[in-house]
Amino acid sequence: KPRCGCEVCRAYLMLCWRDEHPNLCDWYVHLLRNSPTRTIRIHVLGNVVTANPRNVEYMLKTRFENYPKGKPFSTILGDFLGRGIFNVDGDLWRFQKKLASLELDRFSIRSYAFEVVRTEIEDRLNILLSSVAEKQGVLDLQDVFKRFSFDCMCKFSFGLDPNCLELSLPISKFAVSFDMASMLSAERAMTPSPYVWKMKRFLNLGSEKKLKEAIDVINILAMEVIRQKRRIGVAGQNRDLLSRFMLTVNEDAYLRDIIISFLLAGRDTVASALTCFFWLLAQHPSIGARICSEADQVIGDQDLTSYEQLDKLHYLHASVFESMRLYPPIQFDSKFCLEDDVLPDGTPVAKGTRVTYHPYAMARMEEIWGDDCMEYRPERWLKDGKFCGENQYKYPVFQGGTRVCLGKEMAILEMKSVALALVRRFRVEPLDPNQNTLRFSAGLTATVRGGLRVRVSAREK
Ligand code: HEM
Repeated sequence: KPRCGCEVCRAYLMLCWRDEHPNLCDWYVHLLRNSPTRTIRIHVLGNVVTANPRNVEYMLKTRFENYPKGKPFSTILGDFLGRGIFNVDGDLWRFQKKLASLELDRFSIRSYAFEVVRTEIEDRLNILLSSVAEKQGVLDLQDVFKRFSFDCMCKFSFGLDPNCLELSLPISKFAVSFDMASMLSAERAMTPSPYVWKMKRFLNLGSEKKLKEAIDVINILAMEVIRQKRRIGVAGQNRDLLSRFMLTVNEDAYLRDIIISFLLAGRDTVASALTCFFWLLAQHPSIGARICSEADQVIGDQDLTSYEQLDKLHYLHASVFESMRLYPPIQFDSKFCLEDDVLPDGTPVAKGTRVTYHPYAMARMEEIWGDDCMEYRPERWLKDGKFCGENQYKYPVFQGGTRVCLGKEMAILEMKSVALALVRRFRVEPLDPNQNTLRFSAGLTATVRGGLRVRVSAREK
């Protein structure tokens, strides 16, 4: 029973009861708006959820050491991610963070990432959509973006090309197993008690048996790639992340864990962000038109040739940031409190409590974004026509503070490149014009329930 027990809460409860899947995040928005501190305690579970930027800064920066990811999270993802950066705290995390930051900050990695993304768009995405557009055909845009971002992340991380966008090929075994492993690992978090999945794992039953099989396939393939790279030598020509990390890390199993974490971090997040972006553009055609006219002015009617050109497209940048404000790919994120504490808004937090910050709800708080917070309005990010960033604790879409997302630059580069290429060439219309809200499935990343079915046609010049 929700604490406030009002009509809205009753309605949400009724939908849950009837298995009609409301967006639980919208319910949190309602509960958080009704709390004067913008923090609530979920009484049954003892969890604390906050949409208060002061609390977010406190957890992610000021008292970072007191709010690690914690054991419950790392146990759930442990079999899949091992000791990869996404899944560890303390010294293991610090070591990988240092290594990854060094590599990702290099000038060469940005141009490599741009090349990977550009090739994937020109050689595959454009061709696929053009063939669909010729027949004014229909496809699931979310599925296409998942395939696209998996290809990009595999090339970027391993130098491997699974070619998932080639729809006539059976989708690679690696991609299928990866999908299966991330879905089944996320499902562990939804069992009533961890003992349930641990017992199933012990007995090798049902979903746990499938998870083990999927992880075995991933391991065989990842180890094969590592062995091949060792054989040919990694110095010089290889620019992917694995080759770079191999210059510092010797242990194969550890290398596998590091790279699998990157794949997970960078695949579904980008696909989710792009899906929501195109759904929003379909509701606001004038924004798509402005993106095109800015690009025409800045780069003419040519395709992008360097990532520096992207930096000049301020309106495009603002549109992408604004879409992730309303639909953050990671809608909420939890930490576990190590020692008893009090949050800046006065909420006491006992040792072991799960504390969740909620970017989805934060986007919907008037005191943070103004009374037009529910509107998709890229202009809020522009000052004199130039993009102007926001405080990261007000906009923790990429987390923030000490453990901020390491792939932020790559993600934005990927999103802007795809957005620009498709908006300039195609009209993308959702099949259901009355769908005035997006519904999401439960999971680690915001996946649109049932996908996003769209009709694609060529855009008139
Ligand atoms: C729109 C796309 C993306 C969004 C919204 C996003 C968001 C986030 C968030 C919220 C976290 C913190 C998760 C946590 O600690 O629980 C995170 C971590 C991370 N992200 Fe991203 N991410 C995106 C794309 C990427 C990409 C493309 C890569 C890889 C190139 C990447 C690499 C990472 C890594 C390695 C971490 C772990 C950082 C650490 O623990 O120190 N992300 N990301």
